[in-house]
Amino acid sequence: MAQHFDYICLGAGSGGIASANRAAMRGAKVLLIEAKHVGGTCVNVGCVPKKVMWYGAHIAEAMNLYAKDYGFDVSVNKFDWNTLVNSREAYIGRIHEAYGRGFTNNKVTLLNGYGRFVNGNTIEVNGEHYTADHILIATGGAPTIPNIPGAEYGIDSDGFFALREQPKRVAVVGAGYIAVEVAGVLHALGSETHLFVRKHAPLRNFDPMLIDALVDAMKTEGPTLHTNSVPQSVVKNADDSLTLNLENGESVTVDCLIWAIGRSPATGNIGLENTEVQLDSKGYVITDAQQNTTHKGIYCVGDIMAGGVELTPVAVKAGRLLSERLFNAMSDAKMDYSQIPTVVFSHPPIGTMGLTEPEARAQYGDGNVKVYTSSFTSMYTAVTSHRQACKMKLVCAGKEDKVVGIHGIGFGMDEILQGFGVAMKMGATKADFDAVVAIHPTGAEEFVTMR
Ligand SMILES: Cc1cc2nc3c(=O)[nH]c(=O)nc-3n(C[C@H](O)[C@H](O)[C@H](O)COP(=O)(O)OP(=O)(O)OC[C@H]3O[C@@H](n4cnc5c(N)ncnc54)[C@H](O)[C@@H]3O)c2cc1C
Ligand SMILES: NC(=O)c1ccc[n+]([C@@H]2O[C@H](COP(=O)([O-])OP(=O)(O)OC[C@H]3O[C@@H](n4cnc5c(N)ncnc54)[C@H](O)[C@@H]3O)[C@@H](O)[C@H]2O)c1
Repeated sequence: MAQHFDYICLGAGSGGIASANRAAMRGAKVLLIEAKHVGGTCVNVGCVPKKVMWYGAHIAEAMNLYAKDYGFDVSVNKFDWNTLVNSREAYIGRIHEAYGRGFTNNKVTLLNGYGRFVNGNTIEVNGEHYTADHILIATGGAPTIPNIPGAEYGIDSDGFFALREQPKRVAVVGAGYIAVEVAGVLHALGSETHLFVRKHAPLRNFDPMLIDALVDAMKTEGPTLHTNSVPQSVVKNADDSLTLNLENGESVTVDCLIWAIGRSPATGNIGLENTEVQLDSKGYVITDAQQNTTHKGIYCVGDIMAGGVELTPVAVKAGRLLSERLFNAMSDAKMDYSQIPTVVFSHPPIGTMGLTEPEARAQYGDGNVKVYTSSFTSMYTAVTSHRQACKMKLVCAGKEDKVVGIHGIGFGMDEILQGFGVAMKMGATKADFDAVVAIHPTGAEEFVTMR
């Protein structure tokens, strides 16, 4: 006999947990199925361990670049990678425990095992069948490895978090969030780090001001950026080092190679052929604006959703709104995928939301776009011999000068953006920004004093 539930969430990552808890809070009988670790990518091999490593890097930078001019005579005897990793993993352990308490309080049933659809309302786990009126697919994705000779000698972002020894020489391949963040952390912590991008710069879809400033920062602070570098093959040498050969004839020998070239959806092996759920050409689940798949009663949120945005708060919000719709009579509830603020934990950090300047010009026409910028030295580094730049930009459109894009790179930008995101989401104009009294002395005040 199959056990019956109101709602099954397949995958206990950001989207699945959020949706399961919210549904249970609304009175639904919920089963949450997880094949590996509760918390999914974000908690175990994503946002959380990444941010801990970034903070570690931050401390290293403070000591190496800035402490001396603030009067500290710092001599670091050693950096112990394993201590940082152990602290990080202990923190993740505490997050797991907190999730467990939440499931108990909300009466969510957690089941460990790999789930597969047997039909549109039945999931099989470890040979047992579980049925539900509503089923959520929230199985996320996994890192992609390129199809070139020797690619298997490299590791991916999961492998990066599994490292128990700091690599001396590292090559990171990729131009997206993960490549930039991982390369920045390794460099700051003292590894000789090379970042390989296929075109002229990393983060090519970001506003050009951000890209230029990040490339400038890499030139003065590192890691070593290799542009126009397409990987061709990887060779494992007798001493276990790896040589990465590029199509442009160059090569580099390192101790560790990290692929950060994007992620693929985890839809291949979950029995979707036994349902009417349709996938796009890349294997992502097609949904409508309310997270319904093409099979009635099956829904999808998070990284595996076609046309989605691969960020934890997006999966969380979409999952919660879906549960409000299904179990709290909020029939119109739906996720708004526009104007999502995001931060890249680079060195210095980047915050961005809305249209880039080229996007705004293409959408509104040159004559209808006004751009305000500010470029200054972060005050944190104003008294030190090593200076770090801060650059900010507001992209405004139309007669009313509505703020349609906000972009910044510099000290504190990771924390600055959220509040401005509220203003932008409310439709703030440049005049609204200017109407706010600045907070001095901060970097954030530049956004309300631009001329
Ligand atoms: C290195 C890295 C850093 C990141 N940093 C950030 C960041 O700073 N900020 C941010 O917002 N986002 C960040 N992200 C993205 C963020 O982690 C994802 O957008 C988010 O985790 C997506 O949530 P999800 O619920 O869709 O999937 P996931 O969190 O991937 O969860 C899916 C879960 O489903 C499980 N699963 C899969 N198949 C099955 C099955 N058949 N049966 C049972 N369980 C199954 C998996 O084991 C997994 O636990 C980062 C990602 C990476 C890789
Ligand atoms: N701070 C954050 O919020 C954060 C951090 C990490 C990840 N994420 C999320 O996770 C997603 C995945 O991150 P990602 O960095 O893996 O993917 P991505 O899609 O952002 O970047 C992948 C990059 O790899 C490059 N690439 C693709 N194939 C390649 C190849 N064969 N050789 C060399 N380069 C190649 C692409 O040009 C692209 O720049 C992101 O889009 C983001 O939404 C968010």
